[in-house]
Amino acid sequence: MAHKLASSHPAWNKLEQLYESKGKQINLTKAFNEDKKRFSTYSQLWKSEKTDATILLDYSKNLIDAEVLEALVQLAKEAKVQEQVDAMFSGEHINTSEDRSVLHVALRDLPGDFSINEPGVEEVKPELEHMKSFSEAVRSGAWKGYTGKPIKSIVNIGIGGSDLGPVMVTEALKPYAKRDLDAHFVSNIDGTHMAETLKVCDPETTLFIVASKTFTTQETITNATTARDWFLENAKDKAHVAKHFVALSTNVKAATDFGIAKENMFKFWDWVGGRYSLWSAIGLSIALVIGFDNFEQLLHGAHEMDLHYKNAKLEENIPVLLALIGIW
Ligand SMILES: O=P(O)(O)OC[C@H]1O[C@](O)(CO)[C@@H](O)[C@@H]1O
Repeated sequence: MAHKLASSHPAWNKLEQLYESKGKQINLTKAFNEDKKRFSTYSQLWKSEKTDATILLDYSKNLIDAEVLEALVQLAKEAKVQEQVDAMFSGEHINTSEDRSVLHVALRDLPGDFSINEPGVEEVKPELEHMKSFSEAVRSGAWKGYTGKPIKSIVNIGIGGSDLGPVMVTEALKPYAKRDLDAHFVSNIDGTHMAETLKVCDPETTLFIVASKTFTTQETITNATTARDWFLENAKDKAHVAKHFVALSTNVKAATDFGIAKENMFKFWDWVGGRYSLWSAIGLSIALVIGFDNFEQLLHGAHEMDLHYKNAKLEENIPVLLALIGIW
């Protein structure tokens, strides 16, 4: 599907005119005083059909009015947003720069609502099973380090999408965390980040998670090599690496060359873009910290929002409204 600049659509000109004629003067105090229903008009309560979860989207405090909102929705129509959404869910290569599908929605479609026909989608559930058995073994203490002790610290080594998503989710869901399992995230190429982390870790009880879609990212491979050298200084025998290093990657060969055992690899697919990868094997650190059952709940919640995004009309579509207001 050909992409056009948003500014090439007639609704863009309309929005520019609206901004000049009144948009830049919209005053929120005045708007609320003049319209007692402003909050209810420009807010939406989303309710889960599966749980008691709700999300209140309050966009009444943005500098918009009915005419601006109508023009924004018109822009979405002219840009064929709905068609693009459908194209994404059907596996079309909407990532035109890499000529790939964009199917993070397949990672959380556990009920199989979307019938996505793309190689790799059938591997999502077996990979989740792998994450489940591994994370439960580590959390329960059944997974032992090279001297027979259970794991006490995990260190996720990754950068960009292979770091930020898990950092954000483990931070946000801290109340669900296993408190006797310390989680560290090392992303910085500055050696201090890894050096300071290793100071508080014990090689006998630390698990390193090398998270890299490509397994070629300089920062990550440098940090992973530092971690492996530190580990081997203590453990001596390379055979022990299998108990302390796992890889999350699409590049099985590079992870094997690094020395990671096949059974310690958690794979994902080229249709998982870096910045959305927390829903894939990249989320292993999340499952370790909050438990696999909670990780699965996270996937279910995201899937419900995917259903809303796919099916709600543009005027009531929470992600679409947020994106449009972001443009304004
Ligand atoms: O997971 P990888 O391949 O190590 O890449 C890490 C990050 O680097 C980038 O490729 C560029 O910043 C991101 O897209 C990605 O999240």
